[in-house]
Amino acid sequence: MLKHAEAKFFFPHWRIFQQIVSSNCQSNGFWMKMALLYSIVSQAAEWTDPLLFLRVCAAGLVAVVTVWTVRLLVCHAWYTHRLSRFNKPQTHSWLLGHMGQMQSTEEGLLQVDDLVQTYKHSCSWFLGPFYHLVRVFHPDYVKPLLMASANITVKDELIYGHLRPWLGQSLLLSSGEKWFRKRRLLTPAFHFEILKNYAAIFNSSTNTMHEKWRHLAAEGNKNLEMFDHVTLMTLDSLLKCAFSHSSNCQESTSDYVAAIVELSDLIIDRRLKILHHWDWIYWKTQQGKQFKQALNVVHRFTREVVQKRRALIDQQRETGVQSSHTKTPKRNKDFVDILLLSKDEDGHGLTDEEILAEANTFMFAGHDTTASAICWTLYNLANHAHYQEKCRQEVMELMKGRDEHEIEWEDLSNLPFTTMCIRESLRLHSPVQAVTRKYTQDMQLPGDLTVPEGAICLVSIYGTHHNPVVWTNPHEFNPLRFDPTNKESHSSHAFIPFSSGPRNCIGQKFAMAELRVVVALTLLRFRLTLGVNPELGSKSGRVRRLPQLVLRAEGGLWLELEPLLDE
Ligand code: HEM
Repeated sequence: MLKHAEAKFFFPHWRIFQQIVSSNCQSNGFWMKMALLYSIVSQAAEWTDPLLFLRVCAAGLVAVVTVWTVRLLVCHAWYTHRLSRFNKPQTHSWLLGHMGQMQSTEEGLLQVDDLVQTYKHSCSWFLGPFYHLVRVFHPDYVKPLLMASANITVKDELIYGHLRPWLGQSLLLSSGEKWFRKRRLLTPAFHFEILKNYAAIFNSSTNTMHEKWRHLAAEGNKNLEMFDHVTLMTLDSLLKCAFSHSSNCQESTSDYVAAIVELSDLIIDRRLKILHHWDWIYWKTQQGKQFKQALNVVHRFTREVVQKRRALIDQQRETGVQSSHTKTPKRNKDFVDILLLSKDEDGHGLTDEEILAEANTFMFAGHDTTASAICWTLYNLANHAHYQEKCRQEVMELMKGRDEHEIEWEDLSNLPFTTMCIRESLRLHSPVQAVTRKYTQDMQLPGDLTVPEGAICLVSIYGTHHNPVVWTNPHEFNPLRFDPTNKESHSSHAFIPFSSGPRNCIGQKFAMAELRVVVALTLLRFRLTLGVNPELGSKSGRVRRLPQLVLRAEGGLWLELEPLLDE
């Protein structure tokens, strides 16, 4: 029963609330809540009995927490029920589930191996009452999820949310109609007619890296950590392809490149600290402030490039002058040019903000992934000398009779064995370990299993690539699996380093071209053997893998490089 004073307090507000609800205005729920809150607070300010005020506040708080908790538990029970047909690995508690069991370490990957061994295709997980996951690691189960229409597919915020301040509403993070439009406008930027112009850039960035390696070797420094060198090289290439910008970042420090590397590190750090998941906490921390600073550097750089280029294109359009009349050498179209010129059927192009988001995504999605793929391919070839030699013979054969060692676009299809080794490396050491999705409707999987709407689907690329039901001896590096004459047939979704379906990697042809150029030139000029991690002090064939945003190696990936010829 409400006491008189409480009734006196609630009644007028209930009336105000009813008035708002019954009014004909188009006010939405948010404004109704605001109006109600305002009237309550203004009334409370006139309140004479502070004790009663506190009691009401406490009662309100308890009510909110109770409603929230009940909702959470009901939700938890609903998902637990809907997912009950999936196998569920042992949990520590009925409420916390598998919280704390996922690890971004070598042990975490071994744990996935165990799950795959035990459950063969899928299992369900939950992280407290908050997140319910279906983990999928068999091609037949992966296929319906990745091939689902983009209309019903959503990227979940748990995994992708932290990238939003950096990448905005870009192709990687958007959904529905917005995604369709962007994908349509961006696809021409990855057409082979555009990509083939980038082959010369891949060659020149690789040459710069090799020049550095030769100098280091001459100084007796042949044992090198690959990720440091290769990441700078992929960033160098991307800057030239995206913005026609020569940063010289391989030779001297570049603020922009340093900021990109810092942002990638800070995102990994944020993922690991649960309290940092809330924006309002994160932006107050030291790391949050560092993130904002690095973000300013990156956004300022991209914005300047986009604005200057738009001004140039507008000016050329007005005067009708193309480079034929000017003395400046003709420049190939880069990524920003193509985005600035792309138009919808109704003649609308992308705004500067949209181009900014896509250019940032191009840099983010293209540098770490490709660097990881290159490093692990070189590592696998260092670990398997006979395959390394076979690739080298193939490249030498291709270069026979040429004065210059340059891999041209047309050469890429003439490196079949090297390509097999790259593909096998992408299987064994896939740069991206998993992708996650949510669906706006229930999804049907084989075996009469249903993934309920809103559950997170974690499609394990690592698990699928290491599934013994799908691949014989999955942990062995065997490029012959990808020999076209190999009779062992695999499902279309057994090999998915670039994901698959409508939301697959738009940059995969770009990446495969760069990989072939870098690997071929490296084998032509250097003999690779396993290096020594100075912290561990001994050569070891087995490094500890480190699954972060992309697959890395704990303490780095060390190789010894013996220069082969003096050019
Ligand atoms: C070996 C190198 C690469 C690997 C392994 C790789 C892998 C992937 C994967 C697994 C996805 C799906 C992500 C998801 O669904 O959440 C993806 C998406 C994407 N990748 Fe790549 N990627 C590579 C290189 C590149 C490059 C070089 C670029 C651009 C220059 C690029 C741009 C993108 C973009 C824009 C998307 C989002 C596509 C969409 O949602 O429509 N990637 N990539």
